[in-house]
Amino acid sequence: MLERLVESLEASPMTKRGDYNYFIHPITDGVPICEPALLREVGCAMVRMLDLEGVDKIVVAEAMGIHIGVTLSLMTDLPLVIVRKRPYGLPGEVAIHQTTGYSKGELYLNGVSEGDRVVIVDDVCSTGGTMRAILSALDQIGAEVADICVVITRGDEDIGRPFKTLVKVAVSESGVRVVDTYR
Ligand SMILES: O=P(O)(O)OC[C@H]1O[C@H](OP(=O)(O)OP(=O)(O)O)[C@H](O)[C@@H]1O
Ligand SMILES: Nc1nc2[nH]cnc2c(=O)[nH]1
Repeated sequence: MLERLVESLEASPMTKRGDYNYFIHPITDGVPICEPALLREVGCAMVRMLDLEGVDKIVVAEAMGIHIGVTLSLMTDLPLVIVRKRPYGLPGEVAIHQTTGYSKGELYLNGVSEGDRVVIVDDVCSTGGTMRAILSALDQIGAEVADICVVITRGDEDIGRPFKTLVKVAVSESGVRVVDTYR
């Protein structure tokens, strides 16, 4: 079921961001090219894994959650909320601080209201910093998180609640090894 994802991940070129071993892959970078069949494979697996009962919106983070969110939105007919790296100053906007393994920045959440039931999807969860920041913003608003699914987990991150992942990888300087696939 996840053959394309597994095969392409294990062929990922590696680079360094400081001390961080960063793999380069179509799903997590849009580079070098994202094949429709890979997106379909990821979208179908996510739709099967996610608990979408009573869900109002899909929440993703800019940038590399967007193509996954669009795929799911088109498959489920659920509206898409993109947590942006740029503020808009609209009423109710929530600013959140994001720390990843190699960067720090601000994220801005618009378009979710108190009582909304959402799912969060993203390309990768590494330190869990991005997911914790989004969960904190949704909590501040009073939205309910029905489920969370990421394509790739690369660490033993703790985001304070259970979440789902399509594959778990071990990353070293020499490359990516898929250690578990969840089907
Ligand atoms: O678990 P974490 O350590 O927080 O890492 C995961 C986050 O890192 C990447 O985003 P990044 O901030 O690099 O931005 P991008 O999507 O624009 O590449 C990725 O898309 C996740 O959102
Ligand atoms: N592309 C990519 N995105 C990431 N986000 C967090 N870790 C990584 C990584 O190793 N590669």
